[in-house]
Amino acid sequence: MRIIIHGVGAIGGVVGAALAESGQEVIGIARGRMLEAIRADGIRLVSPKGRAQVDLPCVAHPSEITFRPDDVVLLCVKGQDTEPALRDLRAAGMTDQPLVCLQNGVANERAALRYFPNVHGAMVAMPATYLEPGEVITHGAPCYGLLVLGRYPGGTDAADTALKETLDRANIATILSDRVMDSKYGKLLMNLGNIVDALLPLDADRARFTERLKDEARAVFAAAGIGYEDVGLDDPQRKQFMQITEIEGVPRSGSSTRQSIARGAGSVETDYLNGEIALLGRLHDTPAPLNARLTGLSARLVADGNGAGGMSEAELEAVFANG
Ligand SMILES: NC(=O)C1=CN([C@@H]2O[C@H](COP(=O)(O)OP(=O)(O)OC[C@H]3O[C@@H](n4cnc5c(N)ncnc54)[C@H](OP(=O)(O)O)[C@@H]3O)[C@@H](O)[C@H]2O)C=CC1
Ligand SMILES: CC(C)(CO)C(=O)C(=O)O
Repeated sequence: MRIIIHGVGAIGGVVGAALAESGQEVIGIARGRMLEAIRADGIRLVSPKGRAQVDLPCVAHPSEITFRPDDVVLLCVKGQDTEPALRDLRAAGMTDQPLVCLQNGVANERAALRYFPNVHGAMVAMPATYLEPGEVITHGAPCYGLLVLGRYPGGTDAADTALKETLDRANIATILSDRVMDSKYGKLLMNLGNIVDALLPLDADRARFTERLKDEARAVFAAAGIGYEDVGLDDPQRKQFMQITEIEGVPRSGSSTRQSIARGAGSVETDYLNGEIALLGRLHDTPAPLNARLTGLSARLVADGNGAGGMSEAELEAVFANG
């Protein structure tokens, strides 16, 4: 098996570095300053286990890869970058190799099925950070992260089993599930707080806002007949394999959405997180005004360019109250 990581950022970087460190053949598709840094010095993986400088072969575009039948592609870009990534992979010659969405949100797998027949999903529990080119951090221990993996829309197959063994060897605990999307809908509930985390100062009380977003989402899921599984911090499997663990001198940097703002990435994933709830609400006659409002707020946060954490709790409370 050869693993191709499309999108070497926080998740792709940790997974790619861990796989390469374990001796697995892996190629990253990276861009910008991350690509330059990795080509110059490799990628630095910082974790509760320590620091490792890892050689990670990378290309700038899928067209530089001659695809092989034994390739497995891990899609690790943000949801708003999925469609162009899929189109590039197909144009580069990828056909029926397994494509695994290591992404939050629930829209990527369906989008991928338009291009490829062999689509898999993964629920990703990995507290990963990418702020500096050439360095990725995971605060996960004893394993770097925990994945729940399965075929989309359901079931598991030999590719999942082989990938699980490969990831387990790389210290990324992997659980197979016939109903992987239940885990991903459960994770989506958690990610409704990503934009709250990006808007408020680091010491603000996020929970009271996030709970209201989740309440709306649960009502929407009920109306849509969508099942979901708790994948939160109290999940016993999660406790066993991966807990958020301090690294001396390396603070956690907030959600992946906050990191996008901090890096000036130019876009955020909110339309595929809170926006998914707004969309489902509209489809199933169960309005989700708070989640819908936050998609608009996230667009303004990116457009204003003022950085993360600039909104007070009172200001956000007013948005929740009045729109
Ligand atoms: N970070 C975390 O802790 C967690 C994240 N997730 C999910 O994992 C997924 C990935 O998130 P994360 O790793 O944080 O995101 P990042 O933004 O850190 O990484 C994505 C990387 O992909 C690059 N990229 C995007 N499009 C292309 C392209 N066409 N060609 C080459 N490179 C490309 C981006 O480049 P550029 O920077 O230039 O945009 C970026 O470096 C998301 O769905 C996220 O929600 C899930 C669990 C935890
Ligand atoms: C749950 C959380 C916030 C963990 O980092 C995450 O999935 C993300 O940052 O996108």
